[in-house]
Order: sequence, then structure tokens, then C-alpha cells
Amino acid sequence: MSQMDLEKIEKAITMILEAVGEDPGREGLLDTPKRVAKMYAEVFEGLDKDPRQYFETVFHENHDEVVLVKDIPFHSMCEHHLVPFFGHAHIAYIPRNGVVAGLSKLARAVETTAKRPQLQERITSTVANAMMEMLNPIGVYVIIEAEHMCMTMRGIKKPGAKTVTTVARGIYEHDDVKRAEILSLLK
Ligand SMILES: Nc1nc2c(ncn2[C@@H]2O[C@H](COP(=O)(O)OP(=O)(O)OP(=O)(O)O)[C@@H](O)[C@H]2O)c(=O)[nH]1
Ligand SMILES: [Zn+2]
Repeated sequence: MSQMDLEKIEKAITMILEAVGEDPGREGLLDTPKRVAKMYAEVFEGLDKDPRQYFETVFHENHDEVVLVKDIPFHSMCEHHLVPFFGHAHIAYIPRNGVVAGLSKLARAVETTAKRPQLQERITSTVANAMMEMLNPIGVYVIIEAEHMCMTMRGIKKPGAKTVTTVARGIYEHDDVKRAEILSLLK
């Protein structure tokens, strides 16, 4: 949020309101530019953050099987239309040499990564790459399911259509059985 120019956002929103034929001076819209600027500061607060920070603190626990945190809710803003997309992330990894992350940090990594103009594919790979780099696990498998408002409220208008993206790293890249194990845990 440090770099965010709230005043500039406010001016831009006033211009958009004028451009669509609204009257930014009418009572209901008077505070709208300010509110939208505040909202953008919140929904884009991940812009100056690196999700790798959440994996700087690790624990040592002799666990050499899967850790799966599933159904992590998230919302983001599609970088093509600046409207929301939202859904759930599921993150599985197999620790190497007992190096495990705090469970909440997986959710924090998703949230921070989502809080910028984004693509679903990029959220998926950014989280997987951050975990590979910081935890050096045997493997990471990230699955994200989301609904894109740009496909719901405009354009093709297909409410309910879900996009699923997966990124497999390490052992999950080549091991069908390990991937199937995660998919069965998600059922
Ligand atoms: N790959 C990918 N595409 C996305 C994502 N979010 C939105 N899109 C797509 O981005 C594309 C932009 O296409 P364009 O043809 O440049 O824009 P448009 O004319 O508004 O496209 P329509 O949505 O088809 O009306 C659309 O097909 C969207 O569905 C995302 O997270 N990943
Ligand atoms: Zn879009």
C-alpha cells in the first residue's frame, strides 16, 4: 500500500463517472471516488508483497507424507477487466527432511498473491514456486477453482462456469499416483 496514490485513483473514478454520463456531484456519488480508492488500496495490497516471506519461518517435524490444506477461500481481480474472480485454493506438499511451514502461511501466500491484478494461472504458479523455493519440499501440488465475474456479468455471460488450474512441482510433475492421492482427498 506504500506506493498507492489514493488521490490519483479518486480523480480517475470521478472521470469514469463523468465519462459514463453520471453526475459525480450528486449526493449518492459524492464519497464514491474516496471509497473506491480505499477499496483498491485494500484489494491490491499484495502489490508490494512477496508471498515467499511467509515461508521464512519453518518448523521441524518428522512428517514425510502429504500435508494438504484445502478449501482456502480467496478473491482476486482479473487483470483484463478489473472485476473479481473468486473461489478456493487447495495446496498439497510433501516436506523434505521434516521442514514444514505453518498451516496458515499457505493461506496467507494465496491471499497475498491474489491481492493484485491477476490471472488465475499466475496465482497458482506463484504459490507453488514460492513453496518450492523456500521449503525445498519433495513436491508441491496447487489446485485453484474459481468463478470469473468477467465471464458472468458481461461478455460470454456464463454464470457458474468454473475454471480449474493446477501446478505440479517436484514429484507431482511425474507421479500420477501421488497426484491421484490428492484428487481423492479433495473429493
Ligand atoms: N487465462 C486467463 N484468462 C482470463 C483470466 N481472467 C479473465 N480471462 C480472460 O481474458 C480474456 C480477455 O480477452 P479479450 O478478447 O482481450 O477481451 P474481451 O473482448 O473483453 O473478451 P471476452 O471476455 O471474451 O468478451 C477473456 O477471454 C477472459 O475470459 C484468467 O485468470 N486467466
Ligand atoms: Zn476478466
